[in-house]
Amino acid sequence: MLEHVSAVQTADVDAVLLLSFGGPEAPDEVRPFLENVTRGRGVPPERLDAVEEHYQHFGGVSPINELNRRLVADLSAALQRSGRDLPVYFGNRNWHPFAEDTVERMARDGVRRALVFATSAYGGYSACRQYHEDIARARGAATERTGTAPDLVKLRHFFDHPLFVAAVADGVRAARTRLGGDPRLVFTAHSIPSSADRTAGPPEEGGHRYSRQMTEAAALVAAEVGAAEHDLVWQSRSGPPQIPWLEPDIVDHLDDLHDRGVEGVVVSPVGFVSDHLEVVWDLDNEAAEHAEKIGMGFARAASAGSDPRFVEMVVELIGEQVDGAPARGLGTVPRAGVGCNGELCHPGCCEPARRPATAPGR
Ligand SMILES: CC1=C(CCC(=O)O)c2cc3nc(cc4[nH]c(cc5[nH]c(cc1n2)c(C)c5CCC(=O)O)c(CCC(=O)O)c4C)C(CCC(=O)O)=C3C
Ligand SMILES: [Fe+2]
Repeated sequence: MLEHVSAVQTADVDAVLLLSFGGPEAPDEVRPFLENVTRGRGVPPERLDAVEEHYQHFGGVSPINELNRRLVADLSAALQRSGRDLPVYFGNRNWHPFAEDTVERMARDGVRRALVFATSAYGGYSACRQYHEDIARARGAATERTGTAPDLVKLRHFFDHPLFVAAVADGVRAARTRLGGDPRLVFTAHSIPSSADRTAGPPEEGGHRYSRQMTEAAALVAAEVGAAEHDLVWQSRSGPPQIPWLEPDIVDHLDDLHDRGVEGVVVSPVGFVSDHLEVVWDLDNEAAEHAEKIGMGFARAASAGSDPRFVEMVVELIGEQVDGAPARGLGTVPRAGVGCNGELCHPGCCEPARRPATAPGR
């Protein structure tokens, strides 16, 4: 499925916005950051306490902002090399620099129309629709403060882009070499509520676009590295235990593989674009520790963002909108995600999970 807002509309793009999740960069920023992430989402306080500890383990500093600042620098340089001298701005959903402040600055700098690269390869509420909501909210804030806001066109999903697949595959190959032997290949992605997966994608498509895109990305990478078998499992589940989320969890899956006689695993976080906290804690710490406990070899593959082809891919996605260059993709599950000023790709797509009712007495 090719998606262009319209080459005419986007030919006069004058900036790029890197839009991401955000993360704390000091111990006293962790709690307010977590409160921003989970506001109104029914995440139990015990879960927040546990996650706060994961962040404090790293001195309260998530790697995500630094990784994104590097991406901004690399993308600026790559755009310049490709003959498109566009300024690259950086804004987040949950922490400084907030998208609201960045879009205000873009408005004051005279930016009229920008392309938005959101740091998720997939569809679904958290991975796509919520970034459209961020765009709408940030434009609203900028308009309130300056009287104007740039048009913001979100770029598409890229889970099956050949450069994304190649970058993830190289991470897998390197991890296999480090570990040696014949490890089993296991892919992970952020778990989401099962109800959110059911509503992912346009309603008439039957839902599950998040897990279907993920399944396809994992299969494409496995084929690229010549793995005969692989698994896709989930990590970092949140939310109260009585609400079903995508399963199995990576740690339970390691036990299962152990019972089946598997002696070593390479774990590739194909659901994420960079080695941020959920990767360096939930995989490098929790899952790796569990593997050690059960005597299983473990190597974590680098995510796509650490490969130079990732930046080249972003340059290509920009070219699709500016020049109408063809959209490259290896898969068959629809890739969507394009929208202007927060407008959804498709009416009614990726409805958020229903939030648990507010506790009595509040
Ligand atoms: C699909 C998906 C992605 C991938 C797409 C994308 O990248 O956008 C993603 C990325 C990330 N998630 C992140 C962090 C967190 N996610 C949380 C909570 C949640 N994530 C969810 C989903 C996703 N999350 C959901 C359904 C919740 C429950 C609350 C809700 O319904 O919204 C919580 C709350 C505490 C907890 O873990 O329970 C935290 C701290 C970080 C930053 C890491 C860093 O700081 O380096 C990143 C990149
Ligand atoms: Fe998350």
